Amino acid sequence: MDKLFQDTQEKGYKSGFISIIGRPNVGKSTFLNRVIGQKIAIMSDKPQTTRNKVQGVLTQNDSQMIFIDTPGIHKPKHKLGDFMMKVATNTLKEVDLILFMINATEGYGRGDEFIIEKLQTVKTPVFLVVNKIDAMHPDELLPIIEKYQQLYPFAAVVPISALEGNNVDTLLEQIKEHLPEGPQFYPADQVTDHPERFIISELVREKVLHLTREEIPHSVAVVIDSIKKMDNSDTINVMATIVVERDSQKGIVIGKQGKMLKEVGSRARVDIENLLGSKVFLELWVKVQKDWRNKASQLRDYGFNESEY
Ligand SMILES: Nc1nc2c(ncn2[C@@H]2O[C@H](COP(=O)(O)OP(=O)(O)OP(=O)(O)O)[C@@H](O)[C@H]2O)c(=O)[nH]1
Repeated sequence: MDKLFQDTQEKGYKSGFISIIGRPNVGKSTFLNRVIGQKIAIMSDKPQTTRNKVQGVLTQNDSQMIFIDTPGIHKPKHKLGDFMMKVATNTLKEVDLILFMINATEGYGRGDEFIIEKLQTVKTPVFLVVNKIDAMHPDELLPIIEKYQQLYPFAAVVPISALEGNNVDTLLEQIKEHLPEGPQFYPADQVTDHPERFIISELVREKVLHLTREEIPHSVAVVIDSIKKMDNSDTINVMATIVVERDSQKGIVIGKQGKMLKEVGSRARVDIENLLGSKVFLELWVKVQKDWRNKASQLRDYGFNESEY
């Protein structure tokens, strides 16, 4: 159970979820392939039954960046249900950082307008990543950046060429600076993950936050330890650990005679069964891991305006 956390006790380890958004063809996949390398895989061919896809995980000595896709935010022309739109916007609120990627060789368009409108409702820091700078004259860059900066207070603006690699390392450094201190969520050799794993952890986390209201901070983490089909049955066994910061919080999450944990489990199980389309046996554990949040994320919880740093 402690496996995923064993390397992350030392201070200063940074980790977090990064959503890459942008119009089609701006170069999101090219960027990810460059960052994560050839091993990256398309993880699910299920059309948007899931809310987020982990697209790639970059593990370094001092950090882990988990890049996720936010379905629903890229395709403003499609008729999106309220639900998908809400899910997409909620995801943007929950990640640690948003990369809004644009194509420097194209002008500002309707798709960008749609995305910027959604960004107005989130407090998560947003980087403007201006891609394809190799395909333009440097003099053309500044007016584009200025145009976007008038529309949104970006936490950073980073011009790159995902294709040729220019400035990609600088972008990664800046991302790292903006991530909170946190655990290594995935094993170091894992570059991708089944989207279900992330969704399941989010479903459990949602129930914890919902049922405990203000008593448990939003940065509670849920780690999925295993998802296995049980022998000789259609039931899927899911083991997950809820990570809190203090013993008192552990008490709250477990509840009197385990009542709270049981309620979290039974509510989460229903959702997970819907997600996976089969019967689920859910085993939950609670673990205290002191102070894995750093100051930045605590400030965020108290409403610090992140566009200012
Ligand atoms: N010149 C140039 N072309 C690039 C760069 N990055 C991506 N491209 C090209 O732009 C096209 C689209 O790139 P993708 O990475 O597929 O874009 P995407 O945003 O993932 O596209 P969707 O999956 O449709 O959202 C491809 O032909 C890439 O080769 C870049 O930095 N410079």
